Amino acid sequence: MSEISPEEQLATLRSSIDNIDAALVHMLAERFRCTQAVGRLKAEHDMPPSDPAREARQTARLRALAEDAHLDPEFAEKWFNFVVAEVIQHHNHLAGRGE
Ligand SMILES: O=C(O)C(=O)C[C@]1(C(=O)O)C=C[C@@H](O)C=C1
Repeated sequence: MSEISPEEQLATLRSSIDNIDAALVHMLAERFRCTQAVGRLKAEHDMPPSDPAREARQTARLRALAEDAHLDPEFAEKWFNFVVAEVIQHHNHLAGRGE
């Protein structure tokens, strides 16, 4: 009678998901703190908001990491593109481009 019920298993798994989601929020907040500093630097020195070569290098790197970690590389790339699109909007805003 020591079997763990499905409800208990679900609650345990959800507790780990809660921790992971919290870590992701903190990591994203830290990433955006860095990219805001990058955006200010770029705006101050008239550098273009986007850097397609850097994005291509990072995409290749993240796809390889995803494969190693058994995460769908397509998903990793989609996630990266989603975040970078938001970052570029912030950079444009900081540069007064309002795009
Ligand atoms: O590294 C930069 O130059 C950034 O502006 C950061 C970042 C990113 O979020 O990773 C965003 C936009 C650029 O196109 C490339 C990378």
